[in-house]
Parts: sequence; structure tokens; C-alpha cells
Amino acid sequence: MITIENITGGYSKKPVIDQVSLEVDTGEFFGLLGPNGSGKTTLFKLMSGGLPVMDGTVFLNGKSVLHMSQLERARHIAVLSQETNVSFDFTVEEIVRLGRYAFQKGLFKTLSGRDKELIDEVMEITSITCYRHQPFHMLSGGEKQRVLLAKALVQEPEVLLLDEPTNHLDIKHTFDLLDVLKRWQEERKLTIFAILHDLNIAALYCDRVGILHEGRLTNVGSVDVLRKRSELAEIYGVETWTQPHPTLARPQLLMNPHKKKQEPLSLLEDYSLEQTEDAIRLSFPQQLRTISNGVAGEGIQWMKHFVNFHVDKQYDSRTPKEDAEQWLLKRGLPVEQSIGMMTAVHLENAVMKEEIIHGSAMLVLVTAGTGNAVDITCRSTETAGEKIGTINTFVFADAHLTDGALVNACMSATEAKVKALHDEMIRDPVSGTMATSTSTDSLVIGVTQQGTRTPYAGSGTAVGSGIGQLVYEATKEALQMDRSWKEARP
Ligand SMILES: Nc1ncnc2c1ncn2[C@@H]1O[C@H](COP(=O)(O)OP(=O)(O)OP(=O)(O)O)[C@@H](O)[C@H]1O
Repeated sequence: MITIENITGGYSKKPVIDQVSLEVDTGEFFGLLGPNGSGKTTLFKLMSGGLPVMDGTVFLNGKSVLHMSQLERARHIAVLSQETNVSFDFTVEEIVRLGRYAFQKGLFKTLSGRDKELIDEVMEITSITCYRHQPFHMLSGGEKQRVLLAKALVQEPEVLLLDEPTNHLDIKHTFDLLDVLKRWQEERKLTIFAILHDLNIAALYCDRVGILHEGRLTNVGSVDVLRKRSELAEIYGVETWTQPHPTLARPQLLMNPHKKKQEPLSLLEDYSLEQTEDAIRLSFPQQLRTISNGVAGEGIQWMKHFVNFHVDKQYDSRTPKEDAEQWLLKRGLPVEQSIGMMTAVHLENAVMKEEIIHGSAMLVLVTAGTGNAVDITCRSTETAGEKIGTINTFVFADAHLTDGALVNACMSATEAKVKALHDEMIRDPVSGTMATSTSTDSLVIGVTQQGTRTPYAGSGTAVGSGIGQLVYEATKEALQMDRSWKEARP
């Protein structure tokens, strides 16, 4: 365990680092963050003996690090600082070998067989074996960084102090290097104290972080401290948003540039509509913030084009996403900016409604078939087996919604659809009870993100109730059209 106790120091009488205390557990990866000039490198130098302390001390497992000889310190602590200047023209291998110096015995300090094996292993995992015989000064900044990391790792340290270890590295080498460190941390209980600038990298790799601000350590804790938007805005002067990583329980930050304001979008005037037998396409000149379960473009996204494709009753639905993406491409629509849904319902039965409700412009498009109508409260997963019935709902609103409000909006649209199914007496053909949906319904909510940001879009809000009213009317009418169409073609 490293214990930093009230450490104070700097370059003149006025200290840069002011009474910093911190404990880093054995086997922990601690990330020191902070804006330029906040004192990170100064603290690093005070900890590693590169700068004399004015007050306080640093302990490693209870023993004062600052009173250790250089050789003794090198047996426990490896340092990778920002300075990559190497005075002699050593080869890569010679530099890495220097890392074993503190452990070499005898008058001539020769390398043991184990030392050589370790050097080979570390050169391999830091991907520098191919530069083995090259002069260090002929390497790129990123390659030098990896060589110096290899030198630090062959010390087999208990503690590794790193000052911006990835600042010269491309994305692949950044992740490779941090993966190596993480593996050593986990397998060898290596304690890592690293200065990091990239908050997203810190969020992915650190067990705990702390932010240095004007020489004082603040916000020490799990990486969830990076969710504190107002603190980050105060310390860094940048507006941030936190998003969850899609597969890891770790936050990721998005930054807001101070960009020029976009032309306002008039939802009901600025869209274009194209309808053929094969597809209905609605496009906007700007991307809308969307939440959707469409076969193409699902999730939370920014999208411009919204397409409902007609498919044959016999459509083989094994690769719906790929098919929808191909159809988008055939129409010259970029997959990254388009939502695609499918329906076997004839598109002349689509219903579109637009209105300004409670001051918000709304546009709703629905196609409804009920062959696969289902009562979700019945336990059977058996369906009628007919593939023609699905309800596809496109909802557009001139509103500025949080992600939570987008979920609210989905609920509002769904509640309205269920009411329409109920009022049209649509039944689950298997259970005979009232249907709540069809088995393959799709929905998109698209909002302009203009105006005042609101965290709610449920039934108690103007936006939610507007969505509810229009979706109800459009779904009811679409269900009636579907019924009439079927009755006309028994
Ligand atoms: N050798 C030096 N002599 C005098 N002042 C220094 C010296 N090195 C740094 N400073 C000052 O100490 C303060 C902290 O610098 P430090 O390098 O520790 O910041 P940092 O947080 O590591 O910044 P960065 O993110 O830019 O690397 C700064 O105001 C800097 O000007």
C-alpha cells in the first residue's frame, strides 16, 4: 500500500502541491486526473523523489519511500516519467536491460538466465522485440514510450508510477499498453498510480480516480465521480455528458463543443415525404434525436430518414437488419442516418397525422395489421402464425427530451396504441382475449431537441399527452382501414 501523508512541495517558497493525502491499496489502479498546470507532475515528482518535499512523506507498506536509497527504491518502485531523453545512444534492448540493474549481483553485474527470460517476455508483450537492436533515438515517440514501459516492467516493481503513459500512443497501442498493465495489476498485484489526461480511458481502466485542482486533491473515489457534471465543468471549464459504456458498467464522457447554433427546424414544414407501393419515406433536413426498435437504426441515435418498407407475406425474415440496410442503400439513404421498419401491411393503408398540440408540433405515421395480435398478459408464447400483422409507429415531435423523457414518450405512444387496439376490439386469436400489441410492433420517437429541455414526456405532460392523442387517432384509423381492406378482399 502507498500512503501519501500531507505532502507539500513545489519549485519555490510557494508550494504547488498543498497538503495532499491519499492511500492507494496494494494491487489498485489509481488514476490522477486534473487540468493542465494543476500540479500532477509536481506531485508525481514529489512521490518519486524527483523533487524534495517541503512537508509530509510517502510510505510504501509503512516504510518511508523518501528515505530509501535509489537502489532500494528501484527494487520496489518503477517510474515512467514524461522525460524520454536517454543520454547515451543505447539500443532498445540495452535500455530495457537497465531495468534489471537494481537486481544484478556481483562485481560485473551480469544478467541471470531468469533476467534474460523476463526481458524477452516483457519486450514481447510491449511489442518491441522487432526493435531490439535499433538505437533508441531512432524510434518514434510512441515506440520510445513502449520501450520505457518495458524497462519499468522488467524491474518487476510492487508499485508503478506513470506520468501520462499513453500520451504518444495511437488508439491500438493505448489499449494494448493499458491491457498489459491491467493484466500485471491483476496477476501480480501490481499497484499502479498513473497520471491520465483522457477521462474516458481513466473511466475504463482505473479502480479509483482523484482530480487535482490547484494543487489540492479533490473528488477521490470510484470512476463514477466522472458523472459529476457540475464539478467537471468547474474544474475543467468544459460541459460534459455521461453515457454508459454499452458493455461495461463504466461511464463514458461526451463533450459539448461551443459550436455555432443550427438553423431552427420547422417540424411540420421542413420534412419531405415519398410514398410508393414498396416504401414510405419521411426525411428531415437535420437529424432528429431518436429512440427506436426499428430493424435498422435501433437504439438511441441521431437520424434523418425514416422508412417503412413493404414486405411480402412470404418474406423470409432471417436477416431483417441486413435486408433493411440493403434496401436503404439501394435508395441512396445512408444506413448510419436512417431508421428502417418492415410491414406486410399495404402501404396505402398508412395513416399520417400532423398537428400542433399544446404548443408542440407533432407528426405521426402508423401502419397497422393485426394478424399477429397478441395479449401480452397471456402466458402462451404461441402466435397465430400469420405474418401479415404488425403495427409500425413513427412519432415526431418538436421537443427537447432527456433520455428518460424519450422512454416516457415510448410509454405514452404504447399506452395510446393499446387503447386504440382495445377500442377497436382487436383480440388475440389464440387466447381470444383483448390484444395489447402484435408480436412484432416497431416504434420510433424522433425529436428536434429544440426549446427547453424536459425530463418528462409521460401522460401528465404536454408532449406526452400530445403524442398519446395523435398516436391513438392514427392507430385507430389505421386499424379501421386494415379491417375494411380485409373485408373488401375476403
Ligand atoms: N521546473 C519548474 N519550475 C517552476 N515552476 C514549475 C516547474 N514545473 C512546473 N512548474 C509550475 O508548477 C505548476 C504545476 O505544474 P505541473 O507540471 O505539476 O502541472 P501538471 O498538472 O502536470 O500539468 P500538465 O497537465 O500540463 O502536464 C504550473 O504552474 C507550472 O508552471
